[in-house]
Amino acid sequence: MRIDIQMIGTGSAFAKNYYNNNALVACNGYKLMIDFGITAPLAMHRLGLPLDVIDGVFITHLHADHIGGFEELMLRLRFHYGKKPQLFIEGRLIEPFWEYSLRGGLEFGAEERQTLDQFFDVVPLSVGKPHEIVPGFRMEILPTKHFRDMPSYCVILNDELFYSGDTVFDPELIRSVHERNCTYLLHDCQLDGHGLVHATLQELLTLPESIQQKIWLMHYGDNMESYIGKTGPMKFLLQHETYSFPVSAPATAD
Ligand SMILES: O=c1ccn([C@@H]2O[C@@H]3COP(=O)(O)O[C@H]3[C@H]2O)c(=O)[nH]1
Ligand SMILES: [Zn+2]
Ligand SMILES: [Zn+2]
Repeated sequence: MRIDIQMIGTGSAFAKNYYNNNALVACNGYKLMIDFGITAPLAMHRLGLPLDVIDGVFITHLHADHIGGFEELMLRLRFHYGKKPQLFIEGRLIEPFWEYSLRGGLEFGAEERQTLDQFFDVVPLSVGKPHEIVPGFRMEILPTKHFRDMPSYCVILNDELFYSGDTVFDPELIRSVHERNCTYLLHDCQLDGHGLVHATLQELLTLPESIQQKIWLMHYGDNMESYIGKTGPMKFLLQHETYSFPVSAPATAD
């Protein structure tokens, strides 16, 4: 079987040549959006993808390049398409996501109190508890170290494809997913400067070659092209491209 990933964008938070680093994953007939940032509605439009192709959305963390497109997504899906997708979100993020990031635009002035579950079937996720989205398509989240104590999560799909979300360079995390036989590591990458909240290219280049060969770089800045040929065996994911990753069917969920 395969996991197909279309990169809706591959840019860092403030990149202007690239849309926000968000990805549309297709597996076993289900389409899962990973993050939906400020630029995601425009990127989807440019790709000719109507918002109702999305069956579910997973949120890695609450920075706007990962969630800034939700107001439009929620209003259009509910009132234009009449669709209520699933929302996969770590339990601790649910309240701040609704109360701090969305409620002002989605409830203010409404006659009745609005709640997140009017827009989504909310599926709370927990670290260490893999979740079967549909038969044969499984996700598992792990915490990442991103910005101070802000909760943020990476995701492993079908035990084989690791998607970092946003994280500082965390060799222990990378080695652990390598050792549990993840075949593909999609990793955010800051090409220059200090890696205060992201892994830098220089840091990723210190990993053993056997790990670098599995790494696909994403969430990069506007100067990506000047780094082509300077990433060792690591490859860049390209915006709007679809990548088809062969995977094994996951072991049956318990
Ligand atoms: O201490 C800080 C906190 C944040 N930032 C910027 O804000 C951005 C938020 O989205 P991001 O997590 O993709 O990237 C972050 C950085 O670009 C920073 O440079 N230093
Ligand atoms: Zn980001
Ligand atoms: Zn972030």
